[in-house]
Amino acid sequence: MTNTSNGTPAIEFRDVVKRFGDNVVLDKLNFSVAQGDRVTLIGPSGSGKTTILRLLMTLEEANGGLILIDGDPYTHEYKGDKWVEIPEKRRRVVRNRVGMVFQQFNLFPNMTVLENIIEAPVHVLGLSKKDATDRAEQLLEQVGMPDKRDARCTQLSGGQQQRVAIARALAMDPEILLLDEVTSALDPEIVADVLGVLRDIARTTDITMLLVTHEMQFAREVSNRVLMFDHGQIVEEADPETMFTNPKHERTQEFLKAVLGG
Ligand SMILES: Nc1ncnc2c1ncn2[C@@H]1O[C@H](COP(=O)(O)OP(=O)(O)OP(=O)(O)O)[C@@H](O)[C@H]1O
Repeated sequence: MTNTSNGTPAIEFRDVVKRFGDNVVLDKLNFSVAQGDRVTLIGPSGSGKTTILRLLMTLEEANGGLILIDGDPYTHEYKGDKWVEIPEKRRRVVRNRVGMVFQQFNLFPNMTVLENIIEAPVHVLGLSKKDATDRAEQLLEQVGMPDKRDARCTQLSGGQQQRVAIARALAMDPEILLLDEVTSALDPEIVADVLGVLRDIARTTDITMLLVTHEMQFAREVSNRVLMFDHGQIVEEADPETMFTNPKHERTQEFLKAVLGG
């Protein structure tokens, strides 16, 4: 899907509140991601990075504020001064513009690679099986696994499963791709393969990307903007080069020292 660069952010959080019981994870969070931007979220464990991605996938519900995709309210909207839920049918239309790749791949283990990739395009988007299969084959080529079409996911290595998960997310033709620690569960020697695939996607498409990663090299190569989170708030934002070599905020300096060592 082609992003239309009309100045409307691809993603916008307005005063978003998220609580788990008494734990206020996001307290009126505001930020936006421009169309085609590649933004990395960094910050200490528990600062709310994954929660942001899960809110965008509607895997969690916000307790207040607005989340907008291309200017459309996503899960709730204000009617007068009332904060009301958006009906499921309207929500789904917006939801289909967003794809996510998870740390633990989340593939259907009993399906083949091809079945995993075409499942949502056929059942959610209503594509014909033939069209979905043609597209899946192109994507398998793109992620470097053209020969694994009929393999069961349980027969694949972690790196291969993650590449299938990336192909599956792209098969929905998302405008926005969310990547949550996609290399954390992988052995170090195969991390480079997965990063290579994502670097290629970043280079050859205009998909808006929002990623959470502890791989600073990856953040540097793929993203053009880094947001440092602490306690559910953005404490600093900069381009990767500036953020990683010359962080201004004390919390960023401490965090990067802990992550990068030295
Ligand atoms: N389903 C849940 N139920 C209760 N608390 C939750 C739930 N999900 C997240 N939390 C809490 O919300 C806070 C933010 O968690 P989140 O996973 O977003 O942080 P994070 O910045 O992604 O951390 P990490 O880098 O460790 O993945 C944490 O205090 C966490 O314990």
